[in-house]
Amino acid sequence: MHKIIVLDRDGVINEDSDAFIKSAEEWIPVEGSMEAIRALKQAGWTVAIATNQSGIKRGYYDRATLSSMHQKMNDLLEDCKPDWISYSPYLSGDNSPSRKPQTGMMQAIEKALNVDLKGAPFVGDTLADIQAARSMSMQPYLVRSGKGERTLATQDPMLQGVEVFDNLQALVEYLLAHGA
Ligand SMILES: O=P(O)(O)OC[C@@H](O)[C@H]1O[C@@H](OP(=O)(O)O)[C@@H](O)[C@@H](O)[C@@H]1O
Repeated sequence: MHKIIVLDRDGVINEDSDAFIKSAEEWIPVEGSMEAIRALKQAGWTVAIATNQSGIKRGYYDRATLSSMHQKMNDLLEDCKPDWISYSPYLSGDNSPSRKPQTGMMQAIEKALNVDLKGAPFVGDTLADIQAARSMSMQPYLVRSGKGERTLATQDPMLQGVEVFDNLQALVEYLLAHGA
């Protein structure tokens, strides 16, 4: 199986905020997330990111600012950068097929990287992430970081069977230890 993983961004890679992450200055890695992505890349994994960024349509920040956040991340990751970043600038009311829980971003990742995401891990902190993963027949994982604890507290049936890890680093250690 080709080793590819899709990561949600806010709450998984970087700390999240109910006030949105509106600048590179506000973009702060979750503890261990840079090391986790580095470990995946050094183990030969393809790493893609699928992130809802409704803050753009809300006017909180623009695409150039979003790019500066990703430049900050890439500068930290050096030669272990993600292979693809897909974002959706829309609001839930826009009914865009690109916005999670819809699967447009994952389909874009499949096309861009010429991969099949079926069975691949998807790491998120919200129900929208879990639902998007299931719609793509991916293997969903929930992290407690970001909105993960809030998501767990919903006890939504969608969470049944979803493995939970404290953060991305703990999950990646598990995946790499189990030869995933
Ligand atoms: O977790 P990812 O997909 O990487 O990004 C989530 C962010 O775009 C923002 O998504 C918003 O949800 P709404 O877009 O307002 O539903 C809120 O949850 C914010 O707190 C959060 O920062």
